[in-house]
Amino acid sequence: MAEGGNLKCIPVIDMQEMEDVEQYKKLREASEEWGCFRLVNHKIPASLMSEMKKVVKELLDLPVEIKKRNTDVIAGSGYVAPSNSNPLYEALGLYDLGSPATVRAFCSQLDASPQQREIIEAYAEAIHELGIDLGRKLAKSMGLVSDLFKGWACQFRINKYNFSPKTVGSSGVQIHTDSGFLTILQDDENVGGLEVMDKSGAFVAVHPCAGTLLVNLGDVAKAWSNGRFCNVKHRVQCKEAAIRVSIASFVLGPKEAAVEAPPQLVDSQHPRLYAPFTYEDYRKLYISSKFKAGEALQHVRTQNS
Ligand SMILES: O=C(O)CCC(=O)C(=O)O
Ligand SMILES: [Fe+2]
Repeated sequence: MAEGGNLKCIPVIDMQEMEDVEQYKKLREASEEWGCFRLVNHKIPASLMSEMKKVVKELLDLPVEIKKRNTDVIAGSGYVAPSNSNPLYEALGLYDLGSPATVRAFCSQLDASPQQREIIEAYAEAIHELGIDLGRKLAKSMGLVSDLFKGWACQFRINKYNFSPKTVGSSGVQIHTDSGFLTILQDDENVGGLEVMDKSGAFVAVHPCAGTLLVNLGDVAKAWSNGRFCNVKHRVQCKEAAIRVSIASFVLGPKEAAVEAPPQLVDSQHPRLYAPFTYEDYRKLYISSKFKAGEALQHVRTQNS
């Protein structure tokens, strides 16, 4: 498939200009056309981002016996060792980052030092706050007043790609959509490799941009918006011989309530496309499906779609 490279650019959303109606229009367009945007001028300090990056690198460098203590809290939320299908990829995970108790438990499992804990806790709090703010803004972009993400489950995944001269050209993570509503990604500030698919089906390289964050919308966003938001397909390819580390913070879905499009987004021209479902049930479907590029959503479609 063709690569857009620099010809096509991921939309940029400036968090400091969100008083402006035009910016909400831009946010909605980015969410509908791409399902992905670069977030600039957000409130997470650059120093906290780089400190967190240093801490997660230290955790990923721990001996494998210790990393294995990071067990699943919900399916797939814990340590992922390199495997036959993804030999270059390894990850640690934390569910639920909105809960101080589970953040502490994650730190204890990995023998984090008091200083590392402080940084992880500060980052979790800052990302959580940013997530809530984004939820409100995305709802507003659709003409709704809602604290959309309040009380929702959130998860960290810290990803390491063991890229070397021999692996250039191979896959780091296969094409997929994220299962939840959105992902706030602190991508590697130096090493590229992430590619998102545009509406024409072409992969577009996401170039590193230190200090900024990348937001990807997932399957829950598509269902909640009654099919308007794009659940962006993406993958990571090895482009250069350097270790790549990224921090993905997923805003997944409500802990108990069903995911469903609000009535304002459903009318005779836009009949309801997805039956209400809980995130927990959807996650099981997503994990058990062989293909993870949005196909699991087929199982929750109504006859209107
Ligand atoms: O490492 C990246 O840049 C992307 C990771 C990703 O897609 C994921 O964790 O779902
Ligand atoms: Fe992803």
